[in-house]
Amino acid sequence: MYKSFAELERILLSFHAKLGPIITLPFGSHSHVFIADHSLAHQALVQKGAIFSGRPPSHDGTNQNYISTAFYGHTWRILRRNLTAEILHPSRVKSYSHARKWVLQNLLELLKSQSRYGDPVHVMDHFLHSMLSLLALMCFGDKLEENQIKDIMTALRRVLMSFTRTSLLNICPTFTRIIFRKQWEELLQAREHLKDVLIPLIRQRKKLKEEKLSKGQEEQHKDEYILSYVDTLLDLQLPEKKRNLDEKEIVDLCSEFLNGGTDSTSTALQWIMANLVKYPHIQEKLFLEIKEVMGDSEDVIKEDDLQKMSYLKAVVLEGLRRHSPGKFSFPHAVLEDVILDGYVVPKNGTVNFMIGQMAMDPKVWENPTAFVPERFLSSDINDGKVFDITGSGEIKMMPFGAGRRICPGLGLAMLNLEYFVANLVWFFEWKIVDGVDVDLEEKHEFTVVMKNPLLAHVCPRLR
Ligand code: HEM
Repeated sequence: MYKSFAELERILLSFHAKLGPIITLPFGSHSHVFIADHSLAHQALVQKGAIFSGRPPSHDGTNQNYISTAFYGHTWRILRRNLTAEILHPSRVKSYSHARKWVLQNLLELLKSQSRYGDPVHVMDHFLHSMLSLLALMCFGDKLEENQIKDIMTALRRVLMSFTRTSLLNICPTFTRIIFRKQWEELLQAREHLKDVLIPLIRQRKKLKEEKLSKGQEEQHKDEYILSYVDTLLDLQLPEKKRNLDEKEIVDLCSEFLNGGTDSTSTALQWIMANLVKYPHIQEKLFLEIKEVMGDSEDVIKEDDLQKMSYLKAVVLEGLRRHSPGKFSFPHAVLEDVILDGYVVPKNGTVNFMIGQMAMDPKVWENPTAFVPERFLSSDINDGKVFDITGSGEIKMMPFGAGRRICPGLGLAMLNLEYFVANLVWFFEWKIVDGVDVDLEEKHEFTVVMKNPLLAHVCPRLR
C-alpha cells in the first residue's frame, strides 16, 4: 500500500507542475482537491478556516477511529475542545512531567543495558513503546504493565494496517466493499479486537473514578488523582444527542488519541536521531548547547531547561520539515463553494493538503533536501521571532496542519520531541554502525517511516 501513496504523491506532483496549484479529481460522488501551494493553503486553512473545517463522512460504515468520522457534524467541536482545553492544554501537558520522566528513565535504562556489550541497537521499537506508554498513562491515568502496552500496540497496529489498506478504497465504496470484502472484514475484526483490549481499561478507570471521587473522598484524593483522557470522555455530554458517550465511542476516541500521538511522534523522533547519527557535527553542536545549560550536572534535563536551548528547537523543526511524518493532512471537507485564487473548490469536496511537498519546496526552502537546523536560527526565516509552526501568519511548512483543524497534540508532540532528543543526546553518544550507512529512504505506512529503520551504536557518555 505504501507504494500506492508514494505513487499518488508522485503523480499529483507531476499534475501540479502541468496544471497549476489546485488539482481536482472527480472520483465517486464528489471531487477530490489537492493543494500543494503554501499561500493557497494559508488562504484556505487560516483565512477561510471555517469553510475548510469539516471532515468527509466515512463511507465504510464502521465508524473509523477518527473524531471526524465517528462524530461527523458539529460534535467534533465539543470533542476537540475536550482535547485542547482539557487533556492537551499546556498546563495539563505539564502536569504529566512525572510520566514523561518515568518513560524517559525506562528508555535510558533499556538503551544502557542494550549498549553494554557494544551491540548496535534498533531504536524504533523502543521509541514506539515509550511514546505509547506515555500516552496510555495520559489516556487511562495509570502506569500500565509491559504486556498491557504490547497488547494495545498489537491491537492498534492491526486497525491501522487494515485502515491503511482500505483507506484509498474509500473513493468508490459501493464497489470496493464488494470487491475487497476480505479487507473490509479484516478491518471489522481488527476493531473488535481493539474493543476487547481497551474496554477493560476504560471500565477499570470508570470504577476507580467512581470510587475515588465518591462523596467524602473527593477532597482527600484530589491531589493524587491526575485527570486522564478517559475521565474527560466519561464526563462528556453530547448536547445535540443529550447523552454521554457510549463505550464504543470512547474506544474510538482513545484509539484516535493513542494512534495520533504514538506513530507520529516516534516516527519524528527516529528521523531526528537518524540525522544526528548521520551528521555527527550537528549532534556535537547540540551536545555542546546542552552542556552549556546543564554544566556538570548528571541529572535528566528538565522541561524548563529546554527553553534555554534554541539549537535543540532548530534540530526538531528541521526534522519535522525534512521528514514530515505525514505527506498529506487528513482530508478536509468544504462546507460551501469557495473560490481560491480564481479556482472554485466545490461544496462537499474533499480537500487534501500536500504537507510533505510544501516542506520541500525550493521556492521557500534553500537546498531543501539538506538537513540544516541553522536555517531555523536565521533571522530571514523567523523574521526575528521564534518560527511559527502553526502557520497563523504565513505557511512555510505545516507538519501539524494549520487553522481550526490543526493537530491538537502539537504542544505535547513538540515538548516530547525536545525532551527526548535532548536527553538521548545528553546521556549517549549516537554513532554510526561500521559498514551500515544511515539510509534516509522513506516508506509510506500510516506515517512516513524509515524504509531501513535506524540501527545505531548508543554509547553512554562518561561524566
Ligand atoms: C510529531 C507529532 C505529530 C504530528 C506530525 C501530527 C500531525 C497531525 C496532522 C497533520 C493532523 C491533521 C491536521 C489537519 O487535518 O489539517 C493531525 C491531527 C490530529 N492529531 Fe496530530 N500530530 C502529531 C502528534 C499528535 C499527538 C501527540 C496527538 C495526541 C495525543 C495528536 C492527536 C491528533 C488528533 C486527535 C488529530 C485529529 C484532530 C481533528 O480531527 O480535529 N497528534 N495531527
